[in-house]
Amino acid sequence: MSFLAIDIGNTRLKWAVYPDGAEPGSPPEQHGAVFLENIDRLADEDWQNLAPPTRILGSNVAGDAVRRRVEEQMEHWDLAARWVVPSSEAAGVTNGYDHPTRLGADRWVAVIGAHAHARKRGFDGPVLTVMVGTAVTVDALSSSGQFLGGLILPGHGIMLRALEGGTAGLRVPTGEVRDFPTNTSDALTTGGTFAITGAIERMSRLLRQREGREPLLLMTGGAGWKVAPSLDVPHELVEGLIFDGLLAINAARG
Ligand SMILES: Nc1ncnc2c1ncn2[C@@H]1O[C@H](COP(=O)(O)OP(=O)(O)O)[C@@H](O)[C@H]1O
Ligand SMILES: CC(C)(COP(=O)(O)O)[C@@H](O)C(=O)NCCC(=O)O
Ligand SMILES: [K+]
Repeated sequence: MSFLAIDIGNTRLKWAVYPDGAEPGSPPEQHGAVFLENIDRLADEDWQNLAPPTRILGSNVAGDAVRRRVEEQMEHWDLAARWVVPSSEAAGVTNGYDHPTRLGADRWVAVIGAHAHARKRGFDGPVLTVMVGTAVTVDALSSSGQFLGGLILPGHGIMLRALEGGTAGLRVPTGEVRDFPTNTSDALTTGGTFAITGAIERMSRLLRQREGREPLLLMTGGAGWKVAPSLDVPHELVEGLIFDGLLAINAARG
C-alpha cells in the first residue's frame, strides 16, 4: 500500500512515494525529479521498478497537455491519479483568493503543507510560505489558518532572460551576490537575489504587522538554497513542502 505524490511545476516534475498513512513531515521511501521534456521516459525509467501505488495525488501548474503526458506514464498501473483543484477550504486552511480555483494548485498545496508543519510543532502564529521555482511565490497564512493572499514574481532565470532579451549590453556569465556590485555579472545576480529577498522581507513585515506576531517562514523550491543565504529574516528550508501538503490533503480526505 503506497501513496504517490506528484508536483508538476513549470520546469520539473517532482515525485515521492510514501507508505500508506504517512503524515506530513515524514520522509519518502523513494523520490525523484525530471525536467518536463523528459516526462515521456518516466514509465521506462524512474517509475519502471516502482511497486504500483494504491493512491496518486498530484499538483499541476504546467497545463493540461503536460498532465495528459504524465497520465500516459501511469497507464500500466491501472489507477487514476487525482489532481488538486484549489477550493475554499481544505485540511484546516481557508482560501481568501478572490476566485479560489484560480490560485495555483502548487501554492495552495504548499500553504497547506506549511500549515501542517506549523501545527505539528505546536506553532499557532502566522506562516509565510515561499516557493522559489520557475517563478517565486510568497504566500501569507494568518494565525487562524486563513490564506490571506500572496505575490508572484519572476524567478532568477526569467529575470535574467528578460534583461538579456531587452537590452544590448547584459549578456554576461552568472556572478556573485555582493553588497555593492562593481561589475555587470555581480550587478545582475545581486539584483535578482535582492528583488526576491526584498519581496520576502516586505511580506514578512506586512504579515507580522497584521498578525502582531513574528511569522514562521518556510521556504521551498528548486532554487530556495540560492536565495536562503541572502535572506535577512529567520527562515527554514523545507524540501518537500508540496509533498507534505499533498499528504495532508490526502489524510483529510480519508
Ligand atoms: N538540479 C537542478 N536542476 C534544475 N534547476 C535547478 C536545480 N537546482 C535548482 N534549480 C533551479 O530551480 C529552478 C526550478 O525549480 P523547480 O522547483 O524545479 O521549479 P518548478 O517547480 O517551477 O518546476 C530553476 O529555475 C533553477 O534555477
Ligand atoms: C505562479 C505559478 C506560475 C508558479 O509556478 P512554478 O514556479 O511553481 O512553476 C503557478 O502557481 C501558477 O500558475 N499560478 C496560477 C495563478 C495564481 O496563482 O494566481
Ligand atoms: K513549484
